[in-house]
Amino acid sequence: MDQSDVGNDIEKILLTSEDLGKKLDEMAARIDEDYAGRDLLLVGVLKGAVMVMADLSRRLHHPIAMDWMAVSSYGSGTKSSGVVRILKDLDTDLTGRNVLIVEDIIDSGLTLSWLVSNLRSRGPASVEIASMLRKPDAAQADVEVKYLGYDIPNEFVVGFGLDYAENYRNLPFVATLAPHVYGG
Ligand SMILES: O=P(O)(O)OC[C@H]1O[C@H](OP(=O)(O)OP(=O)(O)O)[C@H](O)[C@@H]1O
Ligand SMILES: Nc1nc2[nH]cnc2c(=O)[nH]1
Repeated sequence: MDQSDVGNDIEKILLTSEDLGKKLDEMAARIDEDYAGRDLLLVGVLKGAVMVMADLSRRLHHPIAMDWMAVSSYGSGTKSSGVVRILKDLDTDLTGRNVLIVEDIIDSGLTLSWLVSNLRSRGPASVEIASMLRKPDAAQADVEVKYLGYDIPNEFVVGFGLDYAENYRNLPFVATLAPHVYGG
């Protein structure tokens, strides 16, 4: 893709880099406080959570371990298939660990509700969720998120790790795309 075209592809910026940074500061402060004196393993969900993981973990003063999983319920389009597949599993034994799942977005909630029960079955001391975004109007499964950035409208968004057909993940803000991107 020609990067000079990206500006034309953006319809509306929902959250600026400053908005995201402010929430990351708040989340990191709460996590530092809540996990004081306790072991903490951050589990990032590839690929979308890369930006949240990088920016959140660098704000933490708490010593952490980090691992990654790739699970997917999305193809190249914009709708959840509801079928979750493990594309890459953790390298870490979760027995007795305090796990904090780091995500970019909770949309239908199907991915995280599946992931939480999958990780809980591995004998951790605790499993909690930190997600930068959530779409309350899209919920199809109950997901208890302990650290949340922003609730957003039920629109497909890109940026800050979120892609459309693998593009736009590197945008430093969260935005909707112009209809022409989808061939509209
Ligand atoms: O709440 P849900 O409707 O299940 O949607 C949320 C999931 O969708 C996105 O991942 P995606 O499957 O697009 O993969 P990616 O992170 O590699 O882009 C996002 O990172 C979440 O994991
Ligand atoms: N890029 C992107 N991926 C998602 N996965 C679940 N919801 C979304 C969304 O709004 N945008």
